[in-house]
Amino acid sequence: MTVYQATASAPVNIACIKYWGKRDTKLILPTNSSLSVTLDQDHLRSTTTSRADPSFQKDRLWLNGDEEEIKDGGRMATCIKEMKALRRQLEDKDPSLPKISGYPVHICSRNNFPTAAGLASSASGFAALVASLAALYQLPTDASRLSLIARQGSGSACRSLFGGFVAWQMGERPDGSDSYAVQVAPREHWPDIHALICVVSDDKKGTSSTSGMQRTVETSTLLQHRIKHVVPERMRAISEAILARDFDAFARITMQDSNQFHAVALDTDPPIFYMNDVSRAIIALIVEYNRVAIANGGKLRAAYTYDAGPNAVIYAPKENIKEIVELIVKYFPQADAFKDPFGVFDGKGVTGKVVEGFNEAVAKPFGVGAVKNLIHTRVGDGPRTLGAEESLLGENGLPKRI
Ligand SMILES: Nc1ncnc2c1ncn2[C@@H]1O[C@H](COP(=O)(O)OP(=O)(O)OP(=O)(O)O)[C@@H](O)[C@H]1O
Ligand SMILES: C[C@@](O)(CCOP(=O)(O)OP(=O)(O)O)CC(=O)O
Repeated sequence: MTVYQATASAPVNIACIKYWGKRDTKLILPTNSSLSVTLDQDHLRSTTTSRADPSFQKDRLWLNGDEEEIKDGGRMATCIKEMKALRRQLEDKDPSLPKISGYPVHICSRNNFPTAAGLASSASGFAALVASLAALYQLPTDASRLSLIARQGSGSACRSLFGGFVAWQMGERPDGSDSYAVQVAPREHWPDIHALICVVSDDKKGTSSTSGMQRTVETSTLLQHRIKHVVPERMRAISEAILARDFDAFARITMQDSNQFHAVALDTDPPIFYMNDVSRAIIALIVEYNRVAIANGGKLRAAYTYDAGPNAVIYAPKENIKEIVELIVKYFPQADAFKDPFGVFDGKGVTGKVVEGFNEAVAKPFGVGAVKNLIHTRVGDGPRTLGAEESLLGENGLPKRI
């Protein structure tokens, strides 16, 4: 008997121009456009297997080994329903196709990094879900079309359907049909963009993005200024910077937009604080690192950005990552040795030395564990369809024991 099954993996993305606010909470339509860098799946990814089978009783989902309820009318149910509808359209057009759109599905997914800890697991998770169902249903792979569906799982997920540098165009239509992701440039255009993730906390966070951003929409006057007068120009300018591989402009806009996102969070009633003392100390280090470069006649060498949590993501050209790791480790000693996937330390250990002229008084050193982990990664590709040997479901259609 034919087994209808497919496995796909999808990347995390971290925004440089932040999505924060919905004009339609059911369809997940944003109040502003946003833009992100897709990170390399070789390091951070969600992997999802989907199987359709007439013997299954109902749609079921397992996340990191535990079954999760698929709530009627919820985000997961909506994505599955929309993907089945796309398959049904194909079957209606071509009667020779097997009618699998009516079969219940079993979906099994794993993240190779902490879930719901501000590392954008919902983005890679819903992108992997949509990518695996698209492979199962053999849908034509128009990533923008699929991004319309991933968007309804989690807004930021629509950007994980592409690799490289990705814009989510907010659109205007009430039905959301023009609110989708497009690729600004593939990773090959600017492969030198690397990212250092400073994991400040991998606990579940206090105020979720979903509830936090709605409170901002309801109460912040600053948000109105941001969406009308700031974001449109920044979207244009950062796209131009990416196309010109202008790191100085890219870094300046990225840091400004992170700052403004956290300002609108603070302008919310009651106020929302996502950054903590560790986050602020990392900002001080990057600001000083850039100041020294500029004082020596250079340009910006690194950009920090923070999502709805205290973890820092530092974007920089690859050649600067070694100096940045040295700096972070000096102020935030690590329990474990730095994993050096790109060999920037050439087998030698991290010494924790700072660049000449650096004012060490800009931050105080923290104890071991304040930054729990450092992940060095880079701009990456879009979702990948994987072979049957990567399946997370066993022959019986239940999760394999791992
Ligand atoms: N692999 C996955 N497959 C399906 N859904 C997932 C997957 N990973 C995460 N999710 C969904 O995303 C939720 C976590 O999203 P949440 O926004 O709370 O955290 P986050 O994405 O890690 O942080 P943030 O979006 O603020 O960076 C999970 O509870 C689950 O519903
Ligand atoms: C700060 C952000 O990371 C917010 C992400 O919000 P989500 O996409 O997690 O929110 P929902 O659409 O409600 O699921 C900024 C960004 O990724 O653009």
